[in-house]
Amino acid sequence: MTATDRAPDGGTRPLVLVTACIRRIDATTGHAVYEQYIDAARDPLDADPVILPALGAEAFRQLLPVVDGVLLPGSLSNVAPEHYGGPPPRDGNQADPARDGTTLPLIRACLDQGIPLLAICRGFQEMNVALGGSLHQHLAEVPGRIDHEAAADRPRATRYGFRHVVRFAADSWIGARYGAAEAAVNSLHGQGVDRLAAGLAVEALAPDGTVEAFRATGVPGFALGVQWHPEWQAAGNALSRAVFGLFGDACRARHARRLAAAGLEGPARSGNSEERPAWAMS
Ligand SMILES: N[C@@H](CCC(=O)NCCCC(=O)O)C(=O)O
Repeated sequence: MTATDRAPDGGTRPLVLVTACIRRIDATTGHAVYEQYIDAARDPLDADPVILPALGAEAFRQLLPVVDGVLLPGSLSNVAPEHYGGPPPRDGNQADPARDGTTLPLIRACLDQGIPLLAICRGFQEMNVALGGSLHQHLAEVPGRIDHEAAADRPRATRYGFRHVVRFAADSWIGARYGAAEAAVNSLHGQGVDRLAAGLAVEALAPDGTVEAFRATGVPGFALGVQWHPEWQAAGNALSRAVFGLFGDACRARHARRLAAAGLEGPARSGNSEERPAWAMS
């Protein structure tokens, strides 16, 4: 795929890296991404997704100049507590050191280089850790918190059903784009933000005070994280369209700049270009 490949309407789509996890596949392991993230990268994001293997920082360094955004998906595995000074995990913890070794430096590189970033669930937790924050390893055991984890043995459609509301901060990008003070979200996480990293501004909170969304401040580009799963049946959900709409605007803006810098003809696909991107207004 190159930057000049045409989308059906004659424009070109942004290229978006989607980071892989190490997963058991048949009798071996593979670098894999749930299909729902690839689907959402097509609609509503309207990008061309490229799966990034969990091979560490060297594997993505030369790709970053030619991508327009990075999407960090959720996963059943947890960020290793050694990355945030937490106690050793309990027995049964699912780890993915190869993913940690890829996404943590990738997040820092995106923020340094102004590459648009959308971080979902595990990705959201990674973003907090990459910037110096810490996690609760068992959120349901923290006094005053509800259980945010949907039981793994339930059917998928039930697990991804709405579980609680989130309330948007007064200056929230997501709230402004969505056009309401609150929204219902799904919830599939056992861990959660403990210490919020400096440089992250809260976008939304659950009723029990759990941080549900944040954005990076003081960085050259767009970086947003959500603890819920906007990629689930994204095209039909107004909140998901708001989240992917914000990310898409940032990816399309970078895509247009890349094409112009390379002397390539646009038009980059405009998406919601009538509005100035929220990240450009802060
Ligand atoms: N493992 C972490 C992150 C939660 C997360 O990303 N969940 C996605 C689950 C995907 C699925 O089961 O379909 C935590 O537990 O907090």
